[in-house]
Amino acid sequence: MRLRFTKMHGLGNDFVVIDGISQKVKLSPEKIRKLADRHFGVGCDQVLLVEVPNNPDVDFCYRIFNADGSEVENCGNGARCFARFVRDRRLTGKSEIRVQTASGQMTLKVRSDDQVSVDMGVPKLAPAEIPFQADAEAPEYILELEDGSRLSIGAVSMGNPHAVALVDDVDTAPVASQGPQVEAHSRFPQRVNAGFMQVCGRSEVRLRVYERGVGETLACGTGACAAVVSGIQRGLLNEQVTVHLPGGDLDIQWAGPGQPVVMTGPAANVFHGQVKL
Ligand SMILES: N[C@H](CCC[C@H](N)C(=O)O)C(=O)O
Repeated sequence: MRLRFTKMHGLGNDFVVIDGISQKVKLSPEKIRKLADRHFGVGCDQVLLVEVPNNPDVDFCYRIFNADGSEVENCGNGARCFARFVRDRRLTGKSEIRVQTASGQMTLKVRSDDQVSVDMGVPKLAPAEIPFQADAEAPEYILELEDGSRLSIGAVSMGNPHAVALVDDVDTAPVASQGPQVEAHSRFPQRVNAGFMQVCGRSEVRLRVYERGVGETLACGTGACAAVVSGIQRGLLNEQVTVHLPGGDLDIQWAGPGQPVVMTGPAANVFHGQVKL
């Protein structure tokens, strides 16, 4: 099968974006892994597949696959790149786009300054909805890791699951050693994205994320949202926060429980290509 694709990134979190509307696409986990492979394929953190929606209330459906082939519920940087993709490919002329993902519906706004603003929906904090094994909902939980260390984390779902640990300095945070242990922790039955957040002030944090199904990425949109939600729940942050990720900055706003998280940031095209799968 020959596939046309566009390589894109949101702050260095990179994607192979495929128009599944004008081309017939059948993607298996092993085809996804091949596409995402940085030596034997095109190379990306996630593959995004744009499809015709089966719901009249939305303009598009888009599916998200991690580099390991797993399909996931939500992707923040991917949502911004999706919005730029469907406009650049003239699949829509709208600047406000409603899209269906596996975790629900989102509204994306492509702004005149080329930034994309995404209503990421209402975060879920109840353990059963994350999912995370805990007796009751709390702003912090203690996670016993395999190496014997104990990590205090916040647990948040942005449609996809996130654990958020506080660190003094992200540059020296044990992302490589603790990230995989958190990602695969038995208390997260669907695994989890592991964020390491340094609070710089009530409106500014630094964040690194070891992503479920990928490893550490240069940026994680849902991870930035989850980190701000957890920071606010822990009483450390205001409603509007600048999140400094290794690949760049996101603006995150959350007015509190029951309210949606709004994420604003860039989306970039890199190149168009074709690949034989
Ligand atoms: N690795 C994530 C999916 C991609 C999220 C990230 N790339 C973002 O920008 O939100 C997961 O397994 O839930």
